[in-house]
Amino acid sequence: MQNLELKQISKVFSKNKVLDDITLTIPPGSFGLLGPNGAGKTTLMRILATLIEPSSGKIEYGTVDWRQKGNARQLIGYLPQKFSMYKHIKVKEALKHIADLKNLPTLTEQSLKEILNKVNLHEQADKKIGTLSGGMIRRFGIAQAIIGEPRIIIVDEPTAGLDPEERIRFRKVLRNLSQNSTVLISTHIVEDIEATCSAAAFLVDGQLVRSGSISEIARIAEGKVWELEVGAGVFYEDQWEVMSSRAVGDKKILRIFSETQPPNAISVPPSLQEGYLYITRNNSR
Ligand SMILES: Nc1ncnc2c1ncn2[C@@H]1O[C@H](COP(=O)(O)OP(=O)(O)OP(=O)(O)O)[C@@H](O)[C@H]1O
Repeated sequence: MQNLELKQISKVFSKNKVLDDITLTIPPGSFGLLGPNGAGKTTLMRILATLIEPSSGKIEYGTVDWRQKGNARQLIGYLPQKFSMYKHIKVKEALKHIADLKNLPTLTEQSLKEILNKVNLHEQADKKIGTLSGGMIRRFGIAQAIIGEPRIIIVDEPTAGLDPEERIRFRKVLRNLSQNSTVLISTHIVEDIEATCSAAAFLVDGQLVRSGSISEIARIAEGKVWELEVGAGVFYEDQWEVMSSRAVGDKKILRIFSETQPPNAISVPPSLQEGYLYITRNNSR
């Protein structure tokens, strides 16, 4: 498997630069694109899915250049943020229809079975799309994206609106798929990235702030996160920026953001959530 290479990608919408010179190597496996609303994640996903073109820059996967859209499309499966399907046809029929639309060979019963097993929808094969739950529809969305065994699977905001149980099931599907392909997941939900991805990139206001392993990204807040043990009834919120608090016996341990060491506090490694908050907080000021 190859790396997906993004070289100096910019996108301008009527003078508004929404992606600014993004250079990024996306290795095989699951890769997260993290950023607050409006960061440019969906725009980048749509460029990668060949739905829109960058204003400048290049995308390559081995010898395939994204300017040859037809070749790139053979590599890609895409689940857009707002996915909808005809309600009156059955799951199996819908997948066969989508394979036809994609000009792929007609799906055999065997390949249908394999796809539905991968997304844990085998029991719904003969159900009408309109009868599926929200979580099942999202998994159907993955099923349609993986027809033809694409090497790159692009999933925009995969778990938005899902209940916790379905979210866990969905993450598992994505993790399994990432064993044999590149799975690119965009989200502003940090837990999705922590639970699913081995590496990620962090976008803010169209700029790449950091990329690397999950712990490398979390380290963006290194030296700024502190733990302080205080009495259970003591509140420090007025004095310090308290990110979280956990009870330990009759005490509690606060996690605090601070550029300097609060008295008696010890420096601790930041979590991905704290790295994320640190960056988004600094950018919104
Ligand atoms: N077709 C378009 N025309 C003009 N501006 C656009 C277009 N698509 C996106 N934008 C702008 O680009 C910026 C980035 O939007 P984008 O949807 O890519 O961000 P995002 O990180 O996916 O955010 P969200 O999580 O809210 O979807 C926003 O300011 C948006 O208004």
